[in-house]
Amino acid sequence: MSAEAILEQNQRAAVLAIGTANPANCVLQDEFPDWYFRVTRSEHDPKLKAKMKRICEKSGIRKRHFHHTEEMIGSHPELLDRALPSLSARLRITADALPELAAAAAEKAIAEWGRPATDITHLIFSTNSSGGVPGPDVRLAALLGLRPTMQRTALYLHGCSAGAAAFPVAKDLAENDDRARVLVVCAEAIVIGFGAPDEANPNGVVVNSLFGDGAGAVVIGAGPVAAVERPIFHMVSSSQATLPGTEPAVWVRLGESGLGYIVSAELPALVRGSIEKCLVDGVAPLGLAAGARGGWNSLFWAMHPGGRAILDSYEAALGLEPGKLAASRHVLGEYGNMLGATIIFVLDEVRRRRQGGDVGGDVDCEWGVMLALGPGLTVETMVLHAAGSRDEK
Ligand SMILES: CC(C)(COP(=O)(O)OP(=O)(O)OC[C@H]1O[C@@H](n2cnc3c(N)ncnc32)[C@H](O)[C@@H]1OP(=O)(O)O)[C@@H](O)C(=O)NCCC(=O)NCCSC(=O)CC(=O)O
Repeated sequence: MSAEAILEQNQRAAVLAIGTANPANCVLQDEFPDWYFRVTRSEHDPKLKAKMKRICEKSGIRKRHFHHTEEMIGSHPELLDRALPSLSARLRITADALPELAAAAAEKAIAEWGRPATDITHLIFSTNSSGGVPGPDVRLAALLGLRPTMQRTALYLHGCSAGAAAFPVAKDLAENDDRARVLVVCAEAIVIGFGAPDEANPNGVVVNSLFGDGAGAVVIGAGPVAAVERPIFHMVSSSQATLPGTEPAVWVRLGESGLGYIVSAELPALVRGSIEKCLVDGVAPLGLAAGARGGWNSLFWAMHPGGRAILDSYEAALGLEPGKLAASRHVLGEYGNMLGATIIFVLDEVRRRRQGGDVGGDVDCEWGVMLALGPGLTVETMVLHAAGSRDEK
């Protein structure tokens, strides 16, 4: 069925509101190696610090926000010594941090949505930074004043696709009942995996140079919208592909010393070699693939910015014109890679640029693709249609 035909159907879910939030503590990327090596008391290791400086310079990141501060790390020596168990301490810290951060983003989304928080029927909370039940979602629901009869779903440890993985779940819930209004919230506090540099694990230097904290929230609903509701993006179809044999490329694991996150140096090349086929499989049945309707450049893109080199790989593999990934590069620059929360920041930035008319041609693209990679290697894709860009004008 073509994308248009799907869109014509009643009950198509749409993003109705978006909110984002970050912790106040902000570290400029060009000051980060000094900050990190001081905070982790690792000044004795100039070689690794020089490597981190090289990575930070090439990261495309200007600043990042963190819940953890120098004082907090100073009062938790177990976070720096991998020989000491630290998971409980990390989970206690994030148990306090995540609901507040998530609520800050969700309150903005609910305010934009325009209906009372008690009209939310479902909450999907997704994070890599927690592991308990009852989890941060329960406190988040209380902070927001959601109904106790509202349905909660928690997703844990989906890596950088933690946000994108929640969208198809919300879409299905919304399309199953046109009265459903699903609040999706993704929040991350990377103190869950923060640690001192380790010569034996140069990947840790990369992860510590890229990841940051943030929360994103969206309200999703289908069917007839209330007078105050304003659809932003219609969610046309979703697809997920797991690339065979790529399990070692990205993995996330909770252990005694917190969250371990490995990203292979091969990842940018792997993305370059495989992404177009995944996209063709995911969107070609809708008639949106390269070659149709002007190719990949005729779409707008909301790519999760896993790292500068990942975005470069998308551009190279798909032949994207410079500027097509401007929203993703902007979010990477201002906040770093906030794991699952990032994709919601990118959607917000795509929306902002479309409304401001400053996207270098993307305003004219009514169809778009949201995409993020997660451990697996899993490619999460969602075809979007910008509300108001066609017969709704
Ligand atoms: C880290 C970078 C900014 C570095 O930039 P460049 O590649 O241009 O620079 P470069 O080749 O000179 O590399 C700088 C130094 O970093 C090292 N280096 C690079 N990638 C590494 C990795 N994954 N593990 C360990 N070391 C690594 C290089 O060997 C080099 O060391 P030396 O200087 O000693 O020789 C970039 O490679 C990047 O953006 N990589 C992608 C990061 C990533 O995988 N993110 C995805 C997370 S998962 C995710 O978020 C999913 C998703 O994307 O959707």
